[in-house]
Amino acid sequence: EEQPKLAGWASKPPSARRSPDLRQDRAHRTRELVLHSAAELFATRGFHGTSVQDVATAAGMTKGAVYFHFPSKDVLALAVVEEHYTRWPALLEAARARKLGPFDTVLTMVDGAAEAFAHDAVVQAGARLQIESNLIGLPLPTPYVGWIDLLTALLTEAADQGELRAGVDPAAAARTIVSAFFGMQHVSATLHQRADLLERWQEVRELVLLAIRA
Ligand SMILES: CCC[C@@H]1OCC(CO)=C1C(=O)O
Repeated sequence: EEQPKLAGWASKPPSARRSPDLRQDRAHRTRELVLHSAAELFATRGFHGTSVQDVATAAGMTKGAVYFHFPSKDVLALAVVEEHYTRWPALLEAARARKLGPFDTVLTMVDGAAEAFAHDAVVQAGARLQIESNLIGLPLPTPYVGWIDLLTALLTEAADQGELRAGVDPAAAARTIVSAFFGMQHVSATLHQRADLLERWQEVRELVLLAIRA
């Protein structure tokens, strides 16, 4: 079913949904293969350092096959960024399915984001392409607002339920968590290729998130 629409977060584009038609299903699988091959390259070499030929070679396809799904490198980069945004509603649904309280939902969401940054090339590529957005000839979704809006809503619920330390402003806490998390993953990526990301996340989790819990 439709992923929940969250501010700034794309749900799976219709073309990315599986189809009963075998021919369409094959096209879907090819599209996914190109997308993931591109994500691996964008994540490690960046937009400028990746060519459509590189993506075709990594996917074991011709350049023409790639262009069939994505008419330009810009369109491919935008598709990778949009695909990475679909990861977050899935995390939220998983947290909601566990019927967690609002503060524990925040913890579960950001724990999931840390795992994604550590292991998911599509998320790693999405983050890098947003930073390199000036190189991309298409407008990208506005970054960070989806997370800030969601965490503001959840932390407001947490405050209403007495789960937040007195005097903590939910919106300020949401902005601080997103900034601290994104900065943490960027420092880990720059210094250690994200090898220490989950340990660094535990420090941010303790010093920023647990520090504002009632
Ligand atoms: C706190 C995760 C922030 C999230 O992860 C990568 C990225 C791309 O800019 C994001 C965004 O724009 O929301």
